[in-house]
Amino acid sequence: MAIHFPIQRSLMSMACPHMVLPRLPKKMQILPRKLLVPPQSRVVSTQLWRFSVMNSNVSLLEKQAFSSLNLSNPLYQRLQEEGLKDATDVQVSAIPTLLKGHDAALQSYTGSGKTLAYLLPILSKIGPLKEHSLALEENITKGGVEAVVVAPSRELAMQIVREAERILGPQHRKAVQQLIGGANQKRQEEALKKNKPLIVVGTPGRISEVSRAGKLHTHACRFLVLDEADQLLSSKYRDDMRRILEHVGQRRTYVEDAQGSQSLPLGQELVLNTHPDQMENLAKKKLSTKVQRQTILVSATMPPAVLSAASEWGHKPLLIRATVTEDVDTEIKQARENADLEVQNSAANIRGVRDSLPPNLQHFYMLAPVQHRVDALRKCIRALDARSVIVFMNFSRRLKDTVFKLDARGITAGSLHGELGKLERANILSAFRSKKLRVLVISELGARGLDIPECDLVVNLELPTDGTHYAHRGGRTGRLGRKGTVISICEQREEFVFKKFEQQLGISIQRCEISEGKFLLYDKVLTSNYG
Ligand SMILES: Nc1ncnc2c1ncn2[C@@H]1O[C@H](COP(=O)(O)OP(=O)(O)OP(=O)(O)O)[C@@H](O)[C@H]1O
Repeated sequence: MAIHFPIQRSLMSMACPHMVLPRLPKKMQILPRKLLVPPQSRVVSTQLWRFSVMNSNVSLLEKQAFSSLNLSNPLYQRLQEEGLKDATDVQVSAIPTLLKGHDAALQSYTGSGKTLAYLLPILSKIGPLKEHSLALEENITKGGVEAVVVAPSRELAMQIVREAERILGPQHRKAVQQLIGGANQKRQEEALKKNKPLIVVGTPGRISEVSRAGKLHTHACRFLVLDEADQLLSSKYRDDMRRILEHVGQRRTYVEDAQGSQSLPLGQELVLNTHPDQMENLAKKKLSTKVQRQTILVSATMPPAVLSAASEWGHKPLLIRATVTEDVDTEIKQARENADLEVQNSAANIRGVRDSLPPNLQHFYMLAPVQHRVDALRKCIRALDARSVIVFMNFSRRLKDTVFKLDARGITAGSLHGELGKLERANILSAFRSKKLRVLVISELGARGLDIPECDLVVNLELPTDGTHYAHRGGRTGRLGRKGTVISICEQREEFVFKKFEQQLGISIQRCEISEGKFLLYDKVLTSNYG
C-alpha cells in the first residue's frame, strides 16, 4: 500500500524568506541630478556592500546527523571519513523515504544537496557500502548495472560521478562509471565489460547508444534517477529517454499483499522467499526477468509535467520537498480540482518554481544599452569586487566575443560552449574552480546543476526566458546556505520582465546603478511608477 503523507502547505516558503533585503545605511545621500535619472525616481547612494565570500559560515538549513537516518553502517563510516556529519534539510526529508523504496519526485532549491539525497539511499542498498546482510542478493542480479543516473549535461554527469566516487572511496571507485557524450564510446564499452560497474551516470544520448549496442545490461537495474528531470523530459531527449525508461529495469507494478505492506523489488523478494538450502542454485540462476526498479525524478523546479511523468513512470510516487513529503497523485488531483487548467498550471508552476531558489540570494537589475553591456558587466565585477563570476548568455555564438571583450579589459574569462571538446571543457571548468579564471561565460544548459561553491556572483548578460530559467541560473551562487548575488543587465524596454520574475519566484529584484565605482540602489518605491 503506498504510504500517503498528509498534504501540508510546504513550510519551505515560510521557513526561509527568499529575499534577505540588504540593510541600507542610516545616512542616505541623494545623488546630484547630474545622473540621467528620470524625475520620478531618485537614486539613494549606499555604501559598497561587502559581499560575503564563500568562506562565510555555511548554514545547513536544518541540522540532523546522518547517524539518525538509517544508512548502512559501512556508508555511515565513509561519510564520517569524508567529514560529512550533518544532513541538509532535503536529505533529512528524502533519505528515509527513499530507503523505504518509494518512487519519488525530489524537489529542493538549488545547492541544497539533492545529489547526495538520492545517492546515499542507493549506496546504502547496492555496492560495496550496503549492509553485508544484503550481500547474497547481489549474486541474484549479478552481471548487470544496478543503478542508472541520467543528467542533461556532461559536466553535471561528471560532477555526480565525482560525488559518488568521493563517497565510495578510492578502493571502490570502479563501482561507478560515466557514459557521457563527447568521450570515446569504445573505451567506455570496454570499461563496462572489464569493471562491471554497479552504477552508471551519463547523458541520455550516450546511455541509449551503448544500450542499443547491447553493451549496457540494465535488466537487473533497481534504481533509475533523472537528475534535472524537467530538462530531461523536454522534447530534445524524448527518444533517448523513452528507451532508457523502457529498458532500465521495469516500471514498478507493486501488488499490495494481504498484510497491506509493500512488496519488495524482485531481487530482494527472491532472496527472502527462498529456503537457505536453495540459495546456491538461486544465486547461480541468472535473473533473466527484469527487476522492478525504484524511479526518482530530481529537480529544483517541479512543473506539473514532471509530476505527471513521475506518476507515469513510477508507482504511486511521493513528492519530497525540503520540509514536507506529499503524494504526487494527490498533488496533481488537488491542482486539477482547485483550479482550471490555466490557473492550475501557473499555480503549480509557481509552486514548482518558487521553492527553487536558495534562501540567501540578493537580486538586482541594471539598465544598459546592448552595446555597453559588457562594460556594465565589468563595472559590476569591479564595484562588487566579485571573485568568481558566472555570466549567462542565451546563444553560444556570443560567448567567445564576451570573453574577448572581458580579457581586453583585464578580466580573465573563459566560456563553455558546444564546440569545445571534453578535455577543453574540463580544463576551463578546473581553471574557473581554481580561480585562474575570474569569469565563466556560459549558456543555460551548460550550467544546469553545476556546483561551484566559490561562485559569489551570477550575472544575466542576456535575460532568461522565464522564472524557471532565472532560478536555475541564480542557483549557481548561494550554494548550500551561503550568500550570493544575482544581477541582470538589460535595456529599459525589457525592465517589465522583473515584475513577472518577482511574482513567479516570490523575491524582490531591485534596480541598481554603478557610478564612479560605487554600487548604488534606486529607491524601490519611486521606481515602481517609473517608465
Ligand atoms: N550534508 C552535506 N554536508 C556538507 N556539504 C554537502 C552536504 N550535502 C551536499 N553537500 C555539498 O553541497 C554542494 C551542493 O550539492 P548539490 O550539487 O547536490 O546541490 P543540488 O541541490 O543538487 O544543486 P542543483 O539544484 O544546482 O543541482 C556540493 O558541493 C555537495 O558536495
